Amino acid sequence: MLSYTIIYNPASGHAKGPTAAELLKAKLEDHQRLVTMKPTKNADDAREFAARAHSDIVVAVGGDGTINQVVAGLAPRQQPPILAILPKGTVNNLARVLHIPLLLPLAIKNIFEANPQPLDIAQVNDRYMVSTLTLGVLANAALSVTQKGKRHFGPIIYLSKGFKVLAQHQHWVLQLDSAHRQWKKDTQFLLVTMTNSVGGFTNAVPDAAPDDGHLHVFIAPKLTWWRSLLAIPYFITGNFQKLPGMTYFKTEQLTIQAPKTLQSRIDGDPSAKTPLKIAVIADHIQVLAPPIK
Ligand SMILES: Nc1ncnc2c1ncn2[C@@H]1O[C@H](COP(=O)(O)OP(=O)(O)OP(=O)(O)O)[C@@H](O)[C@H]1O
Repeated sequence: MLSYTIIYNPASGHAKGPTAAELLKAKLEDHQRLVTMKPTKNADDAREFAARAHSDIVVAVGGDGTINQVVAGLAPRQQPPILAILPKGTVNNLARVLHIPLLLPLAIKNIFEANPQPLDIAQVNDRYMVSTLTLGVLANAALSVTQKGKRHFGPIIYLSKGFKVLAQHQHWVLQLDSAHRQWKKDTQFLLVTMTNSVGGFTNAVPDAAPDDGHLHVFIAPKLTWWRSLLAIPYFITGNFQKLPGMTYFKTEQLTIQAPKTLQSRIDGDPSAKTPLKIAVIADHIQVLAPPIK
């Protein structure tokens, strides 16, 4: 009999996680599956629950922050249970990337019918990342986005906050080292993404796939207010790489040295201190999702 641990965050998105989790439980039990319910009470609970789950499948009910924590619990395990996602966050970046339906009945159907697909994750110092790491003004913008703001405006709030902080013209010298190259850049922001989507904009990196084994790294040029406005269409149409002055490369591992005062975020949460050592972990986590093309 297949067993499931349902980890749900009552604080995610529009607080619909508990209802969704109960509905999934009822459907699974109708089909004679064994279910354990694990509501989070504190910010770190999801990681602990995933680290100790004894089921075949661990379902993360929530948004990218909850998925990040569930993955952080699964990743250190030798043979982790399969990950499933019931998107109940605000932006649901990873669910969009994986074409997991956002509508509840279809998302539940996906959990019953989808086959496991490999999902790249990355280790960042002692943390894990499933979607995006930002450093510099993008991280500052993300830090200034409140849950309320995300709920009201959706992904567009990141653009609006982003342009506000770009206008402050803060910049930092970063040093990046991969296995083959070194970069030293004076930049306003750095973005590392595992997938083709950033903050819910799903065509931000057209040639990236969630199982391609790469980190996709963008080092932005210093942008004036006027040039940052010109950057909007590049970002929305998936031509971010072609923005004049943008450095883009793919790598499997990267070390970033940055000033200690610099803000960074991993999957939306305040992140580890620099230097950041990032390495892709491929073929370890499997997720129930439509086949990745
Ligand atoms: N019981 C809880 N009460 C308050 N906060 C919690 C609780 N459980 C988890 N959290 C915190 O809530 C944060 C936000 O959750 P999550 O990312 O799932 O939702 P979201 O921000 O609405 O969605 P998205 O990231 O997709 O926009 C998590 O990073 C986690 O630290």
